Amino acid sequence: MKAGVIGAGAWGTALAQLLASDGQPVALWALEPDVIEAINGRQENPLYLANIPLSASIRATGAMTDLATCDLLLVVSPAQHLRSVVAQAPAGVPLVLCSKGIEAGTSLLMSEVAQQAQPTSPIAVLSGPTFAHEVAKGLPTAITLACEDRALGQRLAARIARPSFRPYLSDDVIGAEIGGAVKNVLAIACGVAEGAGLGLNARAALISRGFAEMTRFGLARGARPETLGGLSGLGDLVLTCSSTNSRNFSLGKGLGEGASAAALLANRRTVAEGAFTAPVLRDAARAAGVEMPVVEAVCALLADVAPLGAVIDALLARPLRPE
Ligand SMILES: NC(=O)c1ccc[n+]([C@@H]2O[C@H](COP(=O)([O-])OP(=O)(O)OC[C@H]3O[C@@H](n4cnc5c(N)ncnc54)[C@H](O)[C@@H]3O)[C@@H](O)[C@H]2O)c1
Ligand SMILES: O=P(O)(O)OC[C@H](O)CO
Repeated sequence: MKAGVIGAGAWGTALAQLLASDGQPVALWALEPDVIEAINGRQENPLYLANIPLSASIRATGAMTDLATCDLLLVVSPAQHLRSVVAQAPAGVPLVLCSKGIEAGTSLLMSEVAQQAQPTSPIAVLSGPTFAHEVAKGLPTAITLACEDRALGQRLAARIARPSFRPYLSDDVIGAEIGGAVKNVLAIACGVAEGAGLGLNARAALISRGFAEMTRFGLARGARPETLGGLSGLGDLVLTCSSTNSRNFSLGKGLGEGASAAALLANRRTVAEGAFTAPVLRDAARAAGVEMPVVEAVCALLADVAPLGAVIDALLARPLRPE
């Protein structure tokens, strides 16, 4: 059977490469005609995953109807476009959601959006510490595969696992999604600390206190603590907060160096999901009565409503409290 991947950005292309690594055919839906042409004609995707020779088993297409014969669809669009691409996908095929974010306007998680867009399709979530280039190169990676239907989850895990790509099964879909969405916002905060030269103590504090925020929000939404402390939560938080290979961390670094969010986000092709998730997450947290001061600080910097120094001072001047 043929696997399908929807979205040929860095992560969709890397996942197509992973699935094709045992020679099985993979259909890869791409938005841009030049991406389709480069993948089919030259086995490369210089726009989104440069310097990675791609498998000849990957066939790119711009027609969703070409995915009708797939028995599995990985959805890898930016979170804000997930609803529209899933609505165009063939109905009834298991959807493995790989996008990390919360939908603006609805505050829905990706599984909730997909459920609305394709009510008959079974849903799973694949999320964890996974830089696309490393997976495409076959470097060792572990990830959470969350699915409420255990038997389907086991089948999907067997289908996706490779010698250097190890999915860990969970039935906590909400928990896996919240970890992936929240860590992007916290990575922006850690990038700010890097760009502003605040030091490694500050980064560790942001990771740790940020994890406390992720946990408070996750528990309020019904996530399980062990999921938040696992690959899709803490694992991905540590990865994304540690490296300029992260687009979210890099965006924060630019903010910390004094650039405006508008300038950093203008005309970019690649997605820094945290910039879209931050205000939605802040509003959802406020509505649920969950305190997320680091997320609030990131929102202030993204909206350019307060100078960097004032935002940092306000975070540090909060009343002392028990850990
Ligand atoms: N890059 C990674 O290492 C990585 C790893 C894990 C998860 N993710 C997640 O995967 C998702 C996709 O990220 P990426 O890194 O593959 O993307 P990317 O930044 O490399 O590329 C942008 C993507 O957005 C698509 N796009 C732009 N406008 C669109 C539209 N109107 N409709 C549909 N698609 C549109 C482009 O075709 C392209 O596929 C994100 O949610 C991201 O958080 C990325
Ligand atoms: O480059 P980022 O910040 O989107 O992070 C990529 C992945 O989500 C890391 O797991």
